[in-house]
Amino acid sequence: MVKICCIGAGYVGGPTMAVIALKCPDIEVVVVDISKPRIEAWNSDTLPIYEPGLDDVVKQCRGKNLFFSTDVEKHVAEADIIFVSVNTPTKTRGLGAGKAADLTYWESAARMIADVSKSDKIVVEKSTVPVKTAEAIEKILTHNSKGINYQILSNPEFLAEGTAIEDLFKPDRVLIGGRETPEGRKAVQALKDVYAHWVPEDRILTTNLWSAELSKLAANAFLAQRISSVNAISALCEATGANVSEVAYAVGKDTRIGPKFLNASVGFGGSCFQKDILNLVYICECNGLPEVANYWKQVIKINDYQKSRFVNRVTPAIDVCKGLLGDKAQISIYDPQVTEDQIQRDLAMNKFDWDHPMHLQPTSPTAVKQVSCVWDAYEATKGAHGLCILTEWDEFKTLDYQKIFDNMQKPAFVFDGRNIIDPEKLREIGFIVYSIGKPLDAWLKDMPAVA
Ligand SMILES: NC(=O)c1ccc[n+]([C@@H]2O[C@H](COP(=O)([O-])OP(=O)(O)OC[C@H]3O[C@@H](n4cnc5c(N)ncnc54)[C@H](O)[C@@H]3O)[C@@H](O)[C@H]2O)c1
Ligand SMILES: O=c1ccn([C@@H]2O[C@H](COP(=O)(O)OP(=O)(O)O[C@H]3O[C@H](CO)[C@@H](O)[C@H](O)[C@H]3O)[C@@H](O)[C@H]2O)c(=O)[nH]1
Repeated sequence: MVKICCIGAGYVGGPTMAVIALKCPDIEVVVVDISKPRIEAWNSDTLPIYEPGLDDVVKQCRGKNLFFSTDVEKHVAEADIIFVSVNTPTKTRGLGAGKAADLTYWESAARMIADVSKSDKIVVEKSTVPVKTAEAIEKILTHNSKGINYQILSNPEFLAEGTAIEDLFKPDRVLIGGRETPEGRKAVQALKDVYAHWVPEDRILTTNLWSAELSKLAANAFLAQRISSVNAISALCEATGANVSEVAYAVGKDTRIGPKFLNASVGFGGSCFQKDILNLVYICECNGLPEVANYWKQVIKINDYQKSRFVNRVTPAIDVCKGLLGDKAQISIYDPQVTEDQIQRDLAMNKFDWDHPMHLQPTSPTAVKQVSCVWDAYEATKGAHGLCILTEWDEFKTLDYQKIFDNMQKPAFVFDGRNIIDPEKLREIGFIVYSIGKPLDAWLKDMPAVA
């Protein structure tokens, strides 16, 4: 029986390994992590992450051919294929701080693999890493290899949060990069055989190592670029009376462009786009390509600009609603999936020293005290001057906005950062509405919306 071990029971490691276990009953899969609470959660009824369909998949294979453990060394030693799916955040200190990927977790995993291995291993880069990382990993692994043969493969993950299981069941493509040697090709084939249990052959792409590593960064840069492009156009829509939804639809109808990922928004968030583009920028700079670095940096700059524009749309109305945190507003937050603890942690988080506008910098602990978290959208909006929609949960589309209006102070403002509500319907109720890239209310038209 082929044995797989995955180091890192996070957003990627957990769901990816659960799906491999489900689709490959002939393979034993063990997911290991240094975090005891994370592993305990994976072994409980309350999994550490929320993804539609994940509970079902885990229930079907946990205890059969899917295991979660903190006994990292034992399972690494026993495995034939080791996936490394540890976090690779932006460096906060040292060379490249604020841009480069922090590979300390990856390096310590590689050193541990080298220490405990007694048989040949295929080591798979699942984490998103800078191009050429495999070379450094190879050096660590083979430094004192005791005659063990290691093959490094790059197999980046393309799943998106919220659709992880669907993406894993039916990936657009699976990408496997390896060394172009007989041993390298054999390792690529071994990993291909795993995915071939459920992914059609023509969707499994094989490339050299560096193409696979770079394709992941490039894919995220292209996706984020589309969002920055439509967001840049949204600013022009507001200035001219064009409607960004109509423009995006018309543009996306061109089959060369395509309709997906053209929703104007308050800017992209998520755990990957910003860090991966910054990483790409840093790699370009290190390779003596400042023009290319600046080109991709602009995608982040437009994203910051879009966030600033939104804040500035809200803050003029702060005569009424007294501003966001920076302007000492009281903020009541409702998110159906995020705990108060997590919200407070995110708000107080130390970000890297990058040239973000002041109000996008992390808030001070005093500002965090101005935030309260509630478990009900109606409660969150009670007595408020303004309502900001910043995430796109379906339930926000079907709230009783009349009830919300009745309980807010007047004039009542809605700032829709995700373009999910019908502005006309809300205006009929009596709200003053700002929707990104849509024709403006008379009230907002004369307000400056500079970044
Ligand atoms: N989250 C996503 O949607 C997504 C999608 C595609 C790719 N990625 C990439 O995948 C990688 C993992 O992301 P994630 O979201 O799963 O991160 P995560 O933070 O959710 O999980 C990483 C896990 O690795 C563990 N870990 C760190 N060092 C370890 C070590 N030495 N030994 C054992 N465990 C260790 C941590 O405790 C943590 O539980 C990142 O490179 C990320 O960029 C993420
Ligand atoms: O038209 C759009 C589409 C998305 N977004 C925003 O962009 C961010 C990212 O969204 P999404 O891509 O759905 O989620 P992620 O989980 O960040 O996934 C991205 O990042 C992952 C980590 O690398 C990749 O694996 C995925 O392919 C890639 O989609 C979110 O803030 C969205 O609101 C927009 O503003 N407009």
